[in-house]
Amino acid sequence: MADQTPAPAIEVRDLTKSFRVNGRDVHALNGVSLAVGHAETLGIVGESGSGKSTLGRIVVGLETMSSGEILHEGTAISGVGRAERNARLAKCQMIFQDPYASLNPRMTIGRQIHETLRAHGSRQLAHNLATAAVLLERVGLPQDAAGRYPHEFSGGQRQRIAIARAISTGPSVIVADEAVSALDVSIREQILDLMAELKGTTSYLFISHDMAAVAKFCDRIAVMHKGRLVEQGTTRQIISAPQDPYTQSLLEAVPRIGRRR
Ligand SMILES: Nc1ncnc2c1ncn2[C@@H]1O[C@H](COP(=O)(O)OP(=O)(O)OP(=O)(O)O)[C@@H](O)[C@H]1O
Repeated sequence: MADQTPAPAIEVRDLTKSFRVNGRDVHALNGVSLAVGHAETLGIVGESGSGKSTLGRIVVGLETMSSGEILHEGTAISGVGRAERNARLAKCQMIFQDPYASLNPRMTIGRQIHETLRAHGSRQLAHNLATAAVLLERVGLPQDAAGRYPHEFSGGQRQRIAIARAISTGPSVIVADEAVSALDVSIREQILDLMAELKGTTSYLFISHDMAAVAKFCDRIAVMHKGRLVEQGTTRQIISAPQDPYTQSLLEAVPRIGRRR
């Protein structure tokens, strides 16, 4: 009988990435393989420079890989045509640490959501503009937010806008790169709750230095060190019984989490 297990929402196989910096190669990723299931939340942790953002940027198509393979729903994107590749990448969105930097200061919020939809091939303008208002309401902003500009909003509101824009294409995967790190604690909780509401339909790669947020938000955790994946497992396994010394040292640095061990 054929295998009925659904393919992961996203899978990377043996991913490498080198940057040429001042005449020498920086190996940001060294053979990373991982998969994120449907509606699953995978935390990516590791010290600064371990390759987390590079991995996330490659997954959403903002960066090219040096070698390896990326599969969407079991289909290698290297093997499909440009139109299908774009359609598949539209299903992978990213939320950044600094929403202000990722929003255009001279464009209304509604227009930016519309542009995102247009860039991903949606041509129904009137429908898109109506969608913008609905999306903004869904993330807890007033509908008239669509006609306003980024500087009119607080940091937490701007992150809600970034989330509205990210979910506008109906993504199956969201890469959240330090998405709540810059926010005050109470706002951070609200944004995490908002992201959690989308968990049923969306898979997350949740990149963060904040182990407490990762432990709360993620089903599984992957630990990166110097461009390699050193350990991955369920959140419970990683938090309560880390196997790799590097993971242990990361957790030791977070007393509240470390004490649970
Ligand atoms: N565009 C680039 N050009 C050159 N080197 C880069 C570039 N992007 C990343 N790197 C290098 O690749 C390595 C991995 O960087 P990356 O930003 O992926 O790590 P990170 O784990 O996300 O770090 P942080 O937690 O500080 O964001 C680092 O050595 C970094 O300097």
